[in-house]
Amino acid sequence: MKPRNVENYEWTVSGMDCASCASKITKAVERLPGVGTIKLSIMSEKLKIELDKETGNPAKIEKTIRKLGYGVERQIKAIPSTTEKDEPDQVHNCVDCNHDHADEHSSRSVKHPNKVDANIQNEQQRLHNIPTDRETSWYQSAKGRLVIGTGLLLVLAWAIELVAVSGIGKWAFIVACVLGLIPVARRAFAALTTGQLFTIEMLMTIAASGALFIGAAEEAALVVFLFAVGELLEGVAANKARDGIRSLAQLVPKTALLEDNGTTKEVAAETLKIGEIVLVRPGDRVPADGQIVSGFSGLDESPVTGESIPVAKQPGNDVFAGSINTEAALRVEVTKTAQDNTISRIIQLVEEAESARAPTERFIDRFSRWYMPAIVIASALVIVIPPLVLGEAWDTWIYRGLALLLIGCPCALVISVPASIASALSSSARKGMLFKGGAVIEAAAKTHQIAFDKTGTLTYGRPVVTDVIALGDYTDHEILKIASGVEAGSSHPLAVAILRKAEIEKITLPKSDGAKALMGKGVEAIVDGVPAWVTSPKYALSSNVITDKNMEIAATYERQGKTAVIVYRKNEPLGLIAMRDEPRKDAAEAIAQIKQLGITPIILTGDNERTAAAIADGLGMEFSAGMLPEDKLEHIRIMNQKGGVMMIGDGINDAPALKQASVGVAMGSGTDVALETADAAILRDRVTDVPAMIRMSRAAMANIRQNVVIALGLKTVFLVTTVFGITGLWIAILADTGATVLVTINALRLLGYNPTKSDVR
Ligand SMILES: Nc1ncnc2c1ncn2[C@@H]1O[C@H](COP(=O)(O)OP(=O)(O)OP(=O)(O)O)[C@@H](O)[C@H]1O
Ligand SMILES: [Zn+2]
Repeated sequence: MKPRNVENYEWTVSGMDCASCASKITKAVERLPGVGTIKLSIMSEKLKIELDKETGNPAKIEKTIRKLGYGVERQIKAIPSTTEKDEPDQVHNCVDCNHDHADEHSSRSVKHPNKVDANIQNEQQRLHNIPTDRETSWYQSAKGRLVIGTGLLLVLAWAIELVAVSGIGKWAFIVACVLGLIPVARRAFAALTTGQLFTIEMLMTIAASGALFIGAAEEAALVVFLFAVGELLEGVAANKARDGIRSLAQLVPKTALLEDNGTTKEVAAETLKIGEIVLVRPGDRVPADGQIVSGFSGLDESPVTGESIPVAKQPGNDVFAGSINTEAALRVEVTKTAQDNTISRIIQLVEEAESARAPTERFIDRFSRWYMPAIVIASALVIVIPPLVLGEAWDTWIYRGLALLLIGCPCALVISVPASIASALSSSARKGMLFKGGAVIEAAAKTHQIAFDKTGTLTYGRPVVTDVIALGDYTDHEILKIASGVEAGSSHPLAVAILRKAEIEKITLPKSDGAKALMGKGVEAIVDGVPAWVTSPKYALSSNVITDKNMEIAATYERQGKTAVIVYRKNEPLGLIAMRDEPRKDAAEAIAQIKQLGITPIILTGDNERTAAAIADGLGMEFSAGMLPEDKLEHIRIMNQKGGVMMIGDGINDAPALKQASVGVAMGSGTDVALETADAAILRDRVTDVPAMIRMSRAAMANIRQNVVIALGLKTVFLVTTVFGITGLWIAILADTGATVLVTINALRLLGYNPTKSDVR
C-alpha cells in the first residue's frame, strides 16, 4: 500500500561497491515504518525514498544505513518545509558517517544560508545532487583505516612471534584477528537485526572465528587483513567507475559573469535566472543554456554533443552550458535554469539509465540471490559429510568448509553487469550518444535492421525550393504567395522551405486561416477567403485536381531526388514547387559502415517513390516510399518479426515509429526533443554515430560476457580447489576480491573505447 501523505527524500550514500551492498541497504530500509518507493543507485550513489509524513522518520533511516557500515548524507529537499525544525542544520548532520567530508560540510554551510528562497534552493539541490568529488586520500576513509589497523596488528603479531616464546605469538594473532573482526562483525549483526542472515560480513565473521576455533589463528588474522584490503580496492574501483559520470558534471562552470547595470559581477552559476544576461569571455565555459544576444564566436560544444570542432554562432543562436567559447566575447541571455539545462538533463538521464536494467543484469541478479545461500549449504555439507560418512578428520574439513564460505560472496558477479553498463553509458554520453539504460544497450547490440526516416536524418532536413512551375495562368509570384498562405501554420520542413522562399522573394503573406494538416499528404487552408491546398502530386491526382500530364512533370523533378508539391484551389491546379533536401555529407559512409556490421539499412519515407529511389540509390540502400505514418508503424512491426529493428528519426513527428522499433533513436533535431522522445539519442548531427552506437553496444555486451566469465570462472575454479584442499582460507578471500577488482577494471576499459573508429565488431 502506498502511503497517502508522502514526502520525497534523497540521500547520498557512500561506500557501496556492489549490488549486494545496495540490496542490503534496500532490504534494511524497506522494513522501517512509513517507507514507500525506494530507489537506490550504486553508480550515482543516490537513495531516493517516498516517506510518509507522519510515520516516516528520516533520521532512523540514516541510522540504519550507518549501522550497516555506509556513509549517508541527506540532500536539501526541493520544497523547504515550513515546520518548526530548522532544516538546513539537519541536512548536513552526518557526524558519524563513514566518509570524511568535513571540508565539504563547512564549505556548504557557508554557501547555504538558512534563508534561501525556494527557487534558489531548488537550484542548489541540483548542484548538490551532482556527486561531489571525493578527493580524500584512501587512508582517511573507514575502509583505509581498517586496512592500516589490521595490517599493523598483523605485523605486530608476526614480530611478537619472532622474538617471543612460542606460546605468546599465537595469542598475538588471536588478538589481531579479533580486533580486526570487530567492525566487520558489527556490520554483520546490524544486517542480521534487519532480517538479513547471509551477508558477506556474516560469512567473513563465521569463517574467521571458525579458523580461530580450529587453531588457525595466523591465517585468520591474515584473512581479516586481506578482506579489509579487498574492500578498499573494491571501493577504489567502484569510485573509478563513477568518475565517468562525475566528470560530466564538472564541465559546467561554477560561476558566471552576470551583467548588472552596465557592469558585471561574479555570481554562482546555479543562481542564474531566466532572462538574465551573462558575459562569456573567450576561453570561458558557457555557464548556462541560453541565446546569444551579441557577439560572434566559435563554440566547442563537446560536453553536450561530443563534437569538439567549434561551431560558428551569432546573435540569436542557442548555446549550451558547458561549451567553450573559443574566439570572442559573447553576451548570452539565460534561457534555462541550472537544473533544466541540457547537460544536467544528460547527467540525470545517465544516472537514471541505471534503473532500466538489461535482461542479462536481471538474470545475474536472480542467480546471485540464491548463490550465497547455496554456498553456505554446500560448506555446511563439506564440514559435516566427510567426517561423518567417511570418518575423515574434522579439522581438515572444517577448514575447507570455512574457506568455501569465503567464496560465497557474490560481489564480483553482481557488479559485473552494472559496471560495464555504467562505463558504456558515461563513455557514450561523452561522445554525444545517449542510451537510456542497459536494456537499450542490450537491444541495440541485437540490431538486425536499421530503418531511417529520410528527412532530417539521412538528409539535413532543410529542403530548399529549387523550381516553381506554373500549371495554369498564374505567375511564380502568385503561386508562392498562395502556397505560403497555406503553409503559414505548418512547421513541416517543406513548409519551412516554401516560407523561406516567399521571404526571399519579399512576398507579403496573404490572409489565411483554418489551416489543417493532412497527415503525410499535405496541408489545406483558407487563403484570402478561398480554400487552397499544397499536397503531394499523388494526393492531388487522387482528388482529380491534376492530370497524368502534370504528374509526368512532377516525376521529372522527383527523378532528380527533389520533392514536388502541387499548389491548387478547388479543382484548379496553380503550380508545382520542387524542393531539394541534400543528403548529409557522411550519410553514404554511415550506410557503408552499417552494412559492414552485417545490418540491413532501409529508408522509410512519406516522400514519393522516385525521390526516395534517387536518394536511396545514391546511398546504396533499400527504401520503402509513399508511406503514411501508420504505414511506417506497420512496416516496423513486420520488420520486428525478422529481428531487432533500430529506427532513426528526428524525434519530432515520428515518435510512434520510434516507440514501435526495438530501439528508437532520435537524431539531429536539436537536443531538446531528442532527449525525451526516444530510447536513445544522437546529439551531434552525424549519421556515422549510428554505426558507432551499434559498435558501442556490442562492445558493452562483449565486455559483460567477459565479466560474467571472469566472475563465474574464478568462483568455479576456487570452489573446486577449496573443496579438494588445494587452496586455503586466504587464497579464497584473495580470489573473491580479486575477481571483483578484475571485473571492475575490465568494465573501465569501455571508457577508453572509441566506437567511431570503423573497425568491424
Ligand atoms: N506541409 C506540407 N506541405 C506540402 N506537402 C506536404 C506537407 N506535409 C506533407 N506533405 C506531403 O506529404 C508527403 C509525406 O510527408 P511526410 O511528412 O509523411 O514525410 P516527409 O517528412 O516529407 O518525409 P520522411 O517520411 O522521409 O520524413 C510529402 O513528401 C509531401 O508531398
Ligand atoms: Zn559488496
